[in-house]
Amino acid sequence: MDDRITGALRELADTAARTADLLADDIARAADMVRDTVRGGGTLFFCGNGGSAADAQHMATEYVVRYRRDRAAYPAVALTTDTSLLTAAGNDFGFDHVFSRQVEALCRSGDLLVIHSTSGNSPNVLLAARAARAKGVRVLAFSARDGGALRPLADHNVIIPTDRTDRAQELHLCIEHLICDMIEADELASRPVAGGVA
Ligand SMILES: O=C(CO)[C@@H](O)[C@H](O)[C@H](O)[C@H](O)COP(=O)(O)O
Ligand SMILES: [Zn+2]
Repeated sequence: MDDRITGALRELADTAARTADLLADDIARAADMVRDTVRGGGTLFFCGNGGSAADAQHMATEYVVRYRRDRAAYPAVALTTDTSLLTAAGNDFGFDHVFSRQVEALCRSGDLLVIHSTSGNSPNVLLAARAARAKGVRVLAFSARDGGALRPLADHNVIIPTDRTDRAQELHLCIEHLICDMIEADELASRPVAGGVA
């Protein structure tokens, strides 16, 4: 047997167990922020780089389309997908501005900006958080290590207890799926005939 396989899976399980022990309340509060946004008619905006850009697209799709249940569509947008916009903002203003320009254009009070950054130090997500704060838009940050420079810019942080970028991403997605599952279940319980295909 290749020890790398069991080692990697056990390490992920250990990180998940520490996350469960340390962050259950933080995750519940993050779910409250998402639920408040959906119930208040706000839009969920997601951003991040690399694997976290994939997380942003993945989760926005989950909320708009479906996760585990057929139900009404929830407004959600990934700020990582429009190559015309990303290249123009990057080319004209610089890559640090690719998310903040969209926050300036699209986000409104009552919306929620969800940022995924394992370092918490990527300049473009820091500028996005600052742009959101300037517009009175709440910021929910998923990060790791010490939360980075993003930590004080966010209204709430979920900081995975690991120094590994990959493990942090894996737990971010696991927690985001969990939150989406909670929102779907709660919304269907409170609004069982909410429209759409539900
Ligand atoms: O997916 C991975 C590594 O697992 C990479 O693409 C990773 O997301 C990139 O290096 C990002 O640029 C890292 O940014 P951040 O998480 O520190 O904000
Ligand atoms: Zn998914």
